[in-house]
Amino acid sequence: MMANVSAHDAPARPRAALSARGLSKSFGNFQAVKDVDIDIRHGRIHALIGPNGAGKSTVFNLLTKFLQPSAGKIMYGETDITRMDPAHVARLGVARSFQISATFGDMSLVDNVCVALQRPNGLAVQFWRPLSSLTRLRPRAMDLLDRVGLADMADHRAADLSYGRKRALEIATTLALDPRVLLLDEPLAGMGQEDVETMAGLIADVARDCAVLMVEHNISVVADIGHDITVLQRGEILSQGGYAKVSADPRVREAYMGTEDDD
Ligand SMILES: Nc1ncnc2c1ncn2[C@@H]1O[C@H](COP(=O)(O)OP(=O)(O)OP(=O)(O)O)[C@@H](O)[C@H]1O
Repeated sequence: MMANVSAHDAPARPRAALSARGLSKSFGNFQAVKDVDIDIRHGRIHALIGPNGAGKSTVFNLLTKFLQPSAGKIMYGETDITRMDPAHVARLGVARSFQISATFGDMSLVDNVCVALQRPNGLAVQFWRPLSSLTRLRPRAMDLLDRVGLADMADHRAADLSYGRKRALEIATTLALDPRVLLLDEPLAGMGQEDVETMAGLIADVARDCAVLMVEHNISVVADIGHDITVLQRGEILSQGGYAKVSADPRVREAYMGTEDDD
């Protein structure tokens, strides 16, 4: 029987591209993440927020398999990835943003993206391939640079970029993996207001063709571009839903402000 879903509702609740159930992680006797359920959906930005030490990075690392869960299940579409290694998961289409240190400062922007395009799984660079063999990748690399607003700087050295532009380059190198799920760990950290706005626009654009999870402290950006929000506190889900719902939740207000009555 067909479900009674309107045309408007259908794209708003696509099936989860990446989901976890009962996700838990202990370090020795300390339980850093407890029983987390999360669904990251195609075409939507899922923001993972919470006070310092809430467990956001641990969840991020569990979902990308850089950490093994103590309990729970992680599904990538119909595939159980709970016990897969990070390289395998990356090959399937789950990409995490790379740190700036992973870009090659002496190389041009376009060569950085070409190198990313020939990575088999986003984790290893094949240094034995001569740079000249990357030339055929240049048109695709230019498209990616254009997408992140860096096409006019394609031949500049990566090391000469401003901080905000390095992060945009990092997004281009991550998009080179053609991910179906993109996980971003504090993509706006350390940026000035102008770069924050550019990057927020870029993330919103990227999310039109994939599922995005971002760990983020900048609540006004989360309010602007986040479709689904999970608030963690002491490793557990405190609240989950759209911004209007979670921001009105007295427990969230208390966690962030120390008192329910503050504005
Ligand atoms: N490898 C580890 N060994 C022991 N404890 C850890 C380890 N990694 C994280 N923790 C602890 O787990 C808890 C959650 O840490 P996590 O880094 O996930 O929090 P977070 O929400 O990302 O914090 P922040 O916003 O400060 O980055 C913290 O109490 C932290 O000290």
